[in-house]
Amino acid sequence: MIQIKNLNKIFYENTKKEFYALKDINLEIETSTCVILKGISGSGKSTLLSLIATMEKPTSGEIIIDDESVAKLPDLHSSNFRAKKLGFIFQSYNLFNELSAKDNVSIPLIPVGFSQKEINEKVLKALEIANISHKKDELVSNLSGGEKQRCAIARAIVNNPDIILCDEPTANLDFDNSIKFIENLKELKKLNKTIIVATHDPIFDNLDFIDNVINIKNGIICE
Ligand SMILES: Nc1ncnc2c1ncn2[C@@H]1O[C@H](COP(=O)(O)OP(=O)(O)OP(=O)(O)O)[C@@H](O)[C@H]1O
Repeated sequence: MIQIKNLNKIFYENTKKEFYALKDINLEIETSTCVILKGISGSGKSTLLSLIATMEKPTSGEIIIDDESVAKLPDLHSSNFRAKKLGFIFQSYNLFNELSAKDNVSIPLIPVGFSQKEINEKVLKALEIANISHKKDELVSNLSGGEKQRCAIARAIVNNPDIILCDEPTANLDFDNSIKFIENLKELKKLNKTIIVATHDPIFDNLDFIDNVINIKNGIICE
């Protein structure tokens, strides 16, 4: 379970420009649920994801993931925590164009110290789950937008994370590829992943496998 308690993120604290990107956020996200974090541009979605991802530290408040307090982990611990627990999917894919799909997907496994055989097995499995194994040897620069996003899904799940964070994952996809992305999410949910999707794309409205929609406005959760 992800528990967020009295979380604040202030930029330019104690200056004239002081700005609350997140204000007194309290949330509980159950394990193996799929949650939509919905809000217009600038509402604080990416900031909240990056705090849950331990990539940034809050100004105050707590984030507890499976009983571990993670909000203020030292950098080395937070990168280990991310490598073990989290997968990320971004709107801009964040892939290396000059590498093949399978080499991109193998990147999160390299620091972990698996053998080449183990890496190959895990990469192939992730590519299969994301429906992109047929393009495994293709350079990412030659993939379509939808194929790039499926490659990014494979990279996000290759370390078998419990939690998958998606930041505007359909922003660069057309309608058909957005639907395929949603089918992929549904499959990941069946694998008992906890999934948080930050989005303002109405395509995520009223999907049967979504457990909760959290609305955020000006850094505040609105019910
Ligand atoms: N490093 C920073 N320094 C100052 N202000 C920031 C910083 N990061 C984000 N902000 C501000 O915090 C607010 C929330 O930003 P955030 O990126 O979380 O919004 P968002 O809901 O994800 O928007 P989008 O949908 O456009 O990505 C914005 O007003 C943004 O300008």
